[in-house]
Amino acid sequence: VNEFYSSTDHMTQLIDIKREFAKSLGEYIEAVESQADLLRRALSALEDDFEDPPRDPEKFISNPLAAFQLVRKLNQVWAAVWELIEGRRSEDTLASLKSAAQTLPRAEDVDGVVMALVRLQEIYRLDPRNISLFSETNHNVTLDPDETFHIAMISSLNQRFQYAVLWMEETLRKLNEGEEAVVTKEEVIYQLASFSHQLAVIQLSSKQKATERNLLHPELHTSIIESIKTWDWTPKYSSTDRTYEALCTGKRLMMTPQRERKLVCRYRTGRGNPLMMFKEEVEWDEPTILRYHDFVSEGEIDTIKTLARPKLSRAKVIDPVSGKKVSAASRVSKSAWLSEHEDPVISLVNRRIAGVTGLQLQTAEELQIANYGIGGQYEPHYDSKLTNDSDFQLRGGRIATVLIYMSDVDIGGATVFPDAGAALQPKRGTAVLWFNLLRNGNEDARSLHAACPVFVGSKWVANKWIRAYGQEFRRKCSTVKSD
Ligand SMILES: O=C(O)CCC(=O)C(=O)O
Ligand SMILES: [Fe+2]
Repeated sequence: VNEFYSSTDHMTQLIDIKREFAKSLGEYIEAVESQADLLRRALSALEDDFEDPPRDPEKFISNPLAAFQLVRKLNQVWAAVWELIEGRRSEDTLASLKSAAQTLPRAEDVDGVVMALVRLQEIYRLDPRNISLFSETNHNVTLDPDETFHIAMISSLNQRFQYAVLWMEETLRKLNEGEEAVVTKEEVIYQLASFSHQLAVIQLSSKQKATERNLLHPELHTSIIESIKTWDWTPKYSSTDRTYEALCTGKRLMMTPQRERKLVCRYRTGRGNPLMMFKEEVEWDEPTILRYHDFVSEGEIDTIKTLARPKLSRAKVIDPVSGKKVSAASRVSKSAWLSEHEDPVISLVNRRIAGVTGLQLQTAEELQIANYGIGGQYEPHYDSKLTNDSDFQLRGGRIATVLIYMSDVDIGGATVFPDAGAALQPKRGTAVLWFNLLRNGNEDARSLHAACPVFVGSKWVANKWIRAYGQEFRRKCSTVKSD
């Protein structure tokens, strides 16, 4: 089954899918209508007869012309009805309609897009009005009250009552302005009251003050407390951590003027290959994060995307409880691995990575390509932690990450380091490099990083994770602090 929302590249297909589906639906309707015409003609032929029922049926039927007419008519009706029952006329069009329907998004996609919207609202502090204002400059999309109602209901099912209330209020506003809708004002007011109530209960019960809780109607309180027990209370990093939000909106934190002076731009030869020249920019000093401009060409980007596209599948995370790979809202993207044997461009990029870092890639992972979805993100994590035990034994930890940006992102999608205060904006063709492990092999706490939700645009990246084994004599470059 296709999942659309986790990759914007995949989402673009929906425009073609919509056109294709409309076409086959139109053909099906045509077939059904021509069938209905046939049936209508048959019916009216029958009714003609009944208009003037013969007074003496036996005499009437003994007239061979009348007999012929009656038999012929009834036979035609039989043929028309039989054709309908067998479905011969619409069979082909129905089959193609069915296969076109296979490609349509499912309810999970609608939920996925709504939850992405909520995530964007959390991080970029948007209420329904702001989001609509934004869309006025971008294709002028406006939602009707039934659509905003749907968003509110899905938000509440996911326990995001704050946003459920905002969207329900927006629905009410639209209805009050006289917009047409299927949903009634009564329903909206009822849901609004229920969401507000649940929000109040959550706020009260999180403070654990019994006296305040008792202010609520006891029966209602017990039933809500019962339902709360089944909720997922895992803290939503994004909504609690202001640093993450600030960084995602493009602010750099903790930077001082003295430190700022160290952030320079220069031409330099590769650490591993002195024949290669790179445009290096020091993006951050503690820890060192370097950016290389014009690291991959437009043509290389096109080739990489074309190779990756058919292989993209939902990126997984390791479930801490079961240890199994699962899809999660903390990582919304599709990814694919590309081996250097697949195309000369991949081995060329790999050689360039070896050339710039001075590290050997024998133990490195293959190039991972990722395309993010709407609101696509990757919550704060350490790359060094993302390997399983046996793999870790074999190649060591992820000593360094090279992240290649293969697109600009209009709004959102920065790579941020909450501990260090750095925010890197994706810039097409550039690559960034940082170390996840210290010289002594321990994890560098400052390497915690995240991919902020993509608000507008399609974000494509390529990751190269370089492993510790084999680097003993190579690490490390002069600009990277020895620590
Ligand atoms: O896409 C980004 O900006 C960062 C991705 C990342 O951290 C990862 O895939 O491990
Ligand atoms: Fe990462």
